[in-house]
Amino acid sequence: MAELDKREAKSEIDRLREELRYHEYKYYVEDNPEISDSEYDELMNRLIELEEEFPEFKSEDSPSARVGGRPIDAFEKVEHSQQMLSLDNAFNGEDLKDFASRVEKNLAAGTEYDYIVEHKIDGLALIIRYENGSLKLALTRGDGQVGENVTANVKTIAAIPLKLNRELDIELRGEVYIPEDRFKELNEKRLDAGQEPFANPRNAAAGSIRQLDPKIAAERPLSFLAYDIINLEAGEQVKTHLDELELLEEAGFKVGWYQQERSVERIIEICNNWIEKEEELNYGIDGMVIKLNQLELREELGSTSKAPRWAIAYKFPAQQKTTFVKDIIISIGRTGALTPTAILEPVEVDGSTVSRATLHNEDEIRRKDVRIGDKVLIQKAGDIIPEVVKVIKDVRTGDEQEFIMPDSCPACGSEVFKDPDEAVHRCLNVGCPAKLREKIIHFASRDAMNIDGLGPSIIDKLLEAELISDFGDLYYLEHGELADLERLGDKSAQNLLDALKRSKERPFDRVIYALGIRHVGSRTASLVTEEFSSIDELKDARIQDLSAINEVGEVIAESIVNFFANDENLEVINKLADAGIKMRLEEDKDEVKEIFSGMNFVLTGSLDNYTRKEAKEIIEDRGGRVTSAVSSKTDILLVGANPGSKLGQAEENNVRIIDETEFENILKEV
Ligand SMILES: NC(=O)c1ccc[n+]([C@@H]2O[C@H](COP(=O)([O-])OP(=O)(O)OC[C@H]3O[C@@H](n4cnc5c(N)ncnc54)[C@H](O)[C@@H]3O)[C@@H](O)[C@H]2O)c1
Ligand SMILES: [Zn+2]
Repeated sequence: MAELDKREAKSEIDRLREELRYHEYKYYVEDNPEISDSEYDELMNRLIELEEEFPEFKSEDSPSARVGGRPIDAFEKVEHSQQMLSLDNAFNGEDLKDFASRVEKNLAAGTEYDYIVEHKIDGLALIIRYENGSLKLALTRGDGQVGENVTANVKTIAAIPLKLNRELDIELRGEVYIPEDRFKELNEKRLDAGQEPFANPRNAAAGSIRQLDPKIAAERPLSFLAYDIINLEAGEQVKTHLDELELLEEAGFKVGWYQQERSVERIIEICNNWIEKEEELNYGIDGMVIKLNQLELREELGSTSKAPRWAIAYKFPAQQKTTFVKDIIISIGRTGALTPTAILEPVEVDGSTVSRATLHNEDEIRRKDVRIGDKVLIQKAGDIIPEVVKVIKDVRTGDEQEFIMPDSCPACGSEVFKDPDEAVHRCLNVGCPAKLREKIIHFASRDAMNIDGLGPSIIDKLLEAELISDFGDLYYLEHGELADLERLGDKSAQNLLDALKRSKERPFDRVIYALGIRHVGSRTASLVTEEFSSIDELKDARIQDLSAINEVGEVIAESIVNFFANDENLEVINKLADAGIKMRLEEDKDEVKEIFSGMNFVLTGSLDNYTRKEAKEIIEDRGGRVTSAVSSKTDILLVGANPGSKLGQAEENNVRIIDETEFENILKEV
């Protein structure tokens, strides 16, 4: 950034402060932000930078020096017994190291201490006061000095005891949140009712707690995790944060996952591990909080006007950003579904550039009211295709254009149909080139036939040159015609032929998956081929036979029967069979004994020698099942390093817990 002179700096600082105040109002008062948290953080960081560089412009009422938002008038305002601060942020490992060395420097040499690492729950802070074990008062943080009295609403939350297990005088702090799955449901309901969806669970929790009518709060799926004790009656032996968490649990609160740790390197590792494992939790986290464990030492460090010096929030990479919709186009899937896709002004989200987001279907576009030209909040979650969370309607100019679903297929021109029971529009033309292309892409994909080097661009060339008209033709391609394809050449042609040859080794269940039968994913394919172990048996299977298979319902069964009733499909299958593709299950599958037959597994943490997927395959090959959540039906929990909350749940449910070594020993025994 170019150096600013004083005047420029002052006006930039003023502009940033004004902008931040505006967004704080939207966020804290209206619970309806116009920019993503990471964009807000960027503005804030820029302001802090400038204020450091030009300390003469520092000010007590700058957003950088203040906590949260002003309480709204609708609620009784109550002064906090102690100032309720925010947390300083770390965005990477370096920031965490800086924090740790500041702590080290400010404590007397040789002082013994360690940290507690916790989840940063994506919700709203609540301060709750109990007298003699009875809930007396619940406040929001407000501006840190004064909070809003939301006791009536808080009493509707089942996870917050009205009476503690012990008759304590205690004031505590925790996070009210909405579980992830319930958050999705809540937003869907709001969209259906023509209301604006919430940008994130935090805004949803805040919007629910700050309802004037407790009935509305009661209907919202709110929950609560406690994480700090603020005041405690004299005589309780609480010296560390660990003691606090234990006391909170004893009193009847849920507390989130936590771990005691001394080394910063290890803490960084723990934090980064949780970025991957976040989806295992039933509460949303937007980072981790690292707190000095020894309460006495916290007092030595003290705090700034905004945040304590003994704690820091490590923020996960942003998953949300705002951008503009440049256009809405239609892409056609292998089942003929027309999927509207938003073409976006490219933005960086979590390290990669996002230029498209799925809009799912026409109903979804109507519900979210997405128009061409709109400013939108988009979100990336794991490997999932980015999606539009909501439209920022306040900034509409009136020039935005509504999207109209075409009534003919953009690829082949045939009429488009919509089943009244379904949200999607479909092109039903069996010869539609767009569908064909997607089918071949699926056929060649990793979990299907895994044909190395056969990507979309080569498939396009093959189709253009009319060398193939279905995926059965792939196995009859000749070296000469391939090498002649635009820019392919001898070597690549040979590589492709080799890859095709290798793909003939794929087992029968993967062949069935590769056929792209609607509703038949890889798991269904393997279930079905266990019962119907050759193509001839499968062809003759009736709906009632198929739906008798566990986990195979009517819809899947019907889809399979319809597939084999179609002559064109049978013709392709014949081509594949003639080319030597496996059309029956091979015996060698039975060589592994079904030692886990009928057993339900849950996995948590990371294993040294297997990926999740590999471990799952090993278990399933041996007759076991892997589910994602611990329940009373779970037989075994396989634990790796840095396990999630499932470990605790398994202990509660008396589930057998094994580690990787034990797992390998069991495999070796047989
Ligand atoms: N999008 C916008 O327009 C906008 C506007 C204002 C603020 N914001 C967001 O809000 C943030 C500032 O909010 P903030 O002051 O609440 O700070 P924060 O979210 O950065 O961190 C402090 C909060 O973390 C929560 N928390 C969760 N788990 C915790 C745990 N285990 N221990 C302690 N605290 C825990 C508490 O509610 C606490 O108040 C900004 O960084 C920004 O991301 C966004
Ligand atoms: Zn078509």
